[in-house]
Amino acid sequence: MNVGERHYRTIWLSDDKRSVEIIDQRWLPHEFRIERIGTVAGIATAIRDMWVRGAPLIGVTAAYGVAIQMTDDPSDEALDAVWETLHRTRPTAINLRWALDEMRRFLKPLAPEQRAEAAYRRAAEIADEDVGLNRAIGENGLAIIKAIAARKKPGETVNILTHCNAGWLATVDYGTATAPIYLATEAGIPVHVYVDETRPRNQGAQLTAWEMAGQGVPHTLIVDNAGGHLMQHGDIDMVIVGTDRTTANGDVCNKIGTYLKALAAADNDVPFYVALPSPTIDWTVADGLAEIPIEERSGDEVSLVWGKTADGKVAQVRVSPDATPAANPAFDVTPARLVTGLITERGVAKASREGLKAMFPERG
Ligand SMILES: CSC[C@H]1O[C@H](OP(=O)(O)O)[C@H](O)[C@@H]1O
Repeated sequence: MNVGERHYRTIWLSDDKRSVEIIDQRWLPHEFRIERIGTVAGIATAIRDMWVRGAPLIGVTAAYGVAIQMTDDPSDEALDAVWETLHRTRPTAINLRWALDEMRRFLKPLAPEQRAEAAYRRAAEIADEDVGLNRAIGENGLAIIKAIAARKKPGETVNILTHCNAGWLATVDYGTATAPIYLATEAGIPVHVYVDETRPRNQGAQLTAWEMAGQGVPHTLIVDNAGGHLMQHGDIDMVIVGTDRTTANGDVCNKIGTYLKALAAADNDVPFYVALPSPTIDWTVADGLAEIPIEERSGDEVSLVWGKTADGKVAQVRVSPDATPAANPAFDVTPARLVTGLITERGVAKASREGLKAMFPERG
């Protein structure tokens, strides 16, 4: 998307045609920093420490990590080793495993001397594919927003709640949950977005709010606990979120707090949509609650908060007593029964095994 007058993706190949450059999201919205990464260890750190985050972007970053490894050592052993190194950086987003599996599938049959060039080519294709998938998700989600707008008085605003950041910063471009919002804004449909701050890392307050402001989308930041209240008072027309892993049965694993929004939406008859590209579907898993590994991150992310001080410095402050332990499960699972529809690149699927098989019959 555009940052000021210049178009950016979240990740791109450096001029040296070996390393990649990324937007280091840890510093947004206060500083826009670009980092160049040229080693597998650097790629692993960037994923694990959330310089880059968001399921699709994690996958693309890992794909480039494999390409960097093939430049250093294109052997089968090195290909397996980089798979292991990057796979263990974050356990929940399935796009990471999907991208690593795809790169290994694509490279294994090739002679080692062909692998580096082929790896960069395939990583670039995966990045371009992500952009295309998200555009298509945007078109399919736009139809839902248009239908909601048609039921309101002419010119009345469509109020959308989103949780965490499933925006262009979570992907290569456009985002998943934000793609329909961006297309609706471009189409002149009056939309307004309630942005969940999304504790503890505040991806909403720091990233989604920055995205909305940058793209001129009217938005209001709210605390995570306000969404149910707004739904009870008829202030939310739809919820749209992203996902890190959706099961073959339609269970949705997403940022912690998503489940609570789905419960409030169900209790108030607010449609609850999940936007996802098909690489985010884990066809090997049925029961999300029982089978999806939930990342436990450091309790320091709960106890310490990043912000900008009065003199403009970005700093961390402690919000709890020094000795207070903190738990930090990073994701939760929303059962399919609470999901109105899955907005995929092919259309809106029912959140069920039948619904997904109908949309992706080749996965039967
Ligand atoms: C389009 S995937 C976005 C998804 O990823 C986020 O998690 P994290 O910031 O920890 O990588 C969050 O669950 C978003 O919905």
